[in-house]
Amino acid sequence: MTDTAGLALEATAVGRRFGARWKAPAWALRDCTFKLAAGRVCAVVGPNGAGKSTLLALAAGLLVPTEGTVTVLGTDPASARTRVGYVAQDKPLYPQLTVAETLRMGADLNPGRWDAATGERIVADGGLDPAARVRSLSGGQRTRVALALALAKRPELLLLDEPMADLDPLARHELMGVLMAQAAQHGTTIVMSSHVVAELEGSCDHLLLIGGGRVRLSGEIDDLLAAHVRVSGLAETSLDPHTVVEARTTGRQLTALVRPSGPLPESLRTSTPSLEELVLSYLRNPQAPGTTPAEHEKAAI
Ligand SMILES: Nc1ncnc2c1ncn2[C@@H]1O[C@H](COP(=O)(O)OP(=O)(O)OP(=O)(O)O)[C@@H](O)[C@H]1O
Repeated sequence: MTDTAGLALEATAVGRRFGARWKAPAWALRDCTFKLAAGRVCAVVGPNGAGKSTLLALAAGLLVPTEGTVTVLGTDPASARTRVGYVAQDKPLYPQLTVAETLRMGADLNPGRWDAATGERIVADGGLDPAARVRSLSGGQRTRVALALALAKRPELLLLDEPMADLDPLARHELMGVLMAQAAQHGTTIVMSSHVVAELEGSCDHLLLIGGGRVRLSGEIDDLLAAHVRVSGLAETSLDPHTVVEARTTGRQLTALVRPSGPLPESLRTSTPSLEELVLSYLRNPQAPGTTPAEHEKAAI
């Protein structure tokens, strides 16, 4: 039996496909294996259609896997639901309710867990009128209400699907600060998908890069950055036997991002990539080999 102690989220050979069987259903996610230790702030990145929302909905218990298992806080996703906060990409709320009624509904649905002060502070910091109807709010203001609901629930695991996408830069900065404070003060595990990699750097400590429905990279960001090197040198320099994620030659000059499997040629100049450089290199090169399921297992310890 797998030891799930200390894990917030674990996926084992998870696959999910959509569509009727007779139409050859397409796999949105396939062979997805990773572990996320409790207390981590995990960035989920990948191109459009990679499977990020599908993965978050599986963890939230809103979808069931076609194959494999998802374990959330040591149990199945449906049983963990009261301990999990989930903000879907389209931030579903009841449009006819006011902001105050929405928060009251959150309190009614989460007896014993609800932190009213947190919910009220988040909406007040955005200057929202508690009497305003949800349908009258802008997209960014609705996001704020959805985050207030999710955070006031005091979840042990917070699943956020592109939470910052429609927020202005100040609101992004402020709400990212609120999320980081939540993680630091309460040990909340946060799993957050985003296309803005630069904003994840410095906030997230774990990376899950999904591409083509599969996990391509999973691990602590510091470890992943340390495992990769940007190199530059003469075009004829051999990069064998190292894993080359991306290589470009301009005239006689070679630049590459590699995952070294030993010492690199001394003639190469080397530097550590930024998180954005690392992610962009993998996104530009969908065939580049990522980390293995065995490495994903080790990365969670
Ligand atoms: N309900 C559904 N019915 C049919 N196909 C679906 C459904 N939900 C997702 N898919 C398909 O599954 C794949 C993964 O979609 P998903 O929404 O998980 O990607 P994503 O990484 O979140 O994309 P984006 O960055 O654009 O939000 C896509 O090919 C999508 O068309």
